[in-house]
Amino acid sequence: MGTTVVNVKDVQKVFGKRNENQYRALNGVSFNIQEGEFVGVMGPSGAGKTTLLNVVSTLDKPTGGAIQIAGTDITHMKQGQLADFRSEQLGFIFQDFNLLENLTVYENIALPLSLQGVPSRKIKPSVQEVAAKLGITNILEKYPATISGGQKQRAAAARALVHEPAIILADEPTGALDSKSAKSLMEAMVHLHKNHHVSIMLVTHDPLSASYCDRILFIQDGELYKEIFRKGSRNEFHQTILDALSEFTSPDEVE
Ligand SMILES: Nc1ncnc2c1ncn2[C@@H]1O[C@H](COP(=O)(O)OP(=O)(O)OP(=O)(O)O)[C@@H](O)[C@H]1O
Repeated sequence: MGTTVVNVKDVQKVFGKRNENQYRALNGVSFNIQEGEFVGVMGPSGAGKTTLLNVVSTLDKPTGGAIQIAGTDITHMKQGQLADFRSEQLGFIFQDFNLLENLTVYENIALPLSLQGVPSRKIKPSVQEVAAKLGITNILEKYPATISGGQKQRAAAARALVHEPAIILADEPTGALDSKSAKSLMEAMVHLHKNHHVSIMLVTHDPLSASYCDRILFIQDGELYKEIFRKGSRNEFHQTILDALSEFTSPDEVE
């Protein structure tokens, strides 16, 4: 076994104040992600997937339990420390890309490094390297409004990766893409994970996107319900995921 990148231990998240209507969105979730692992998180709507991603990504605090990322306990950090930690150790990919429209693709990708105060002569080779990995070297001078959804998402993936974070956290990254662009983004993510040992945690409703992962955690009612590992081909894993989904939810809930 390699190095543990994410260690989630008995994490709880209760929304609402004491004596008010409280909602327990996470109820004792524990798991690890190893360096270079590609882990999917699935489950029915309202199961707690986004809540889990938010507490792992330091955007929200758990109400109980502990989370370590790259050996650092993030559950007891102050806001200022968390902001630094997030910008150095985490990479984010969201459904709606979150690219800044008045910056070029190059400038968007460079942003995490610029924000860290890295000098521009050092930024250039990093941006060019990651752009080459994602096959978007030819669009670096373009603005987001002039490129396709698939290209936007590759640019967002490059931005998530440029500062070599401990882990990439992706929330429905293929949700706004057509099936061809979704496939090419997932293939790019697999390439990064296989050839560059990038660790990824992916929340998705989409069984096809999930089939690119090594392992899927199924969350239901705020608890870890089941865990499955990919053994054979991606097609076989796709089928295993569909079977697992049909076990605990009605088909129209899964989308
Ligand atoms: N800020 C909040 N205050 C109160 N309840 C919340 C809050 N955020 C989420 N919840 C509740 O926690 C539960 C889990 O929500 P979460 O968004 O994590 O689910 P999900 O599995 O990501 O769902 P979906 O697949 O629909 O995005 C839901 O019942 C939701 O209503």
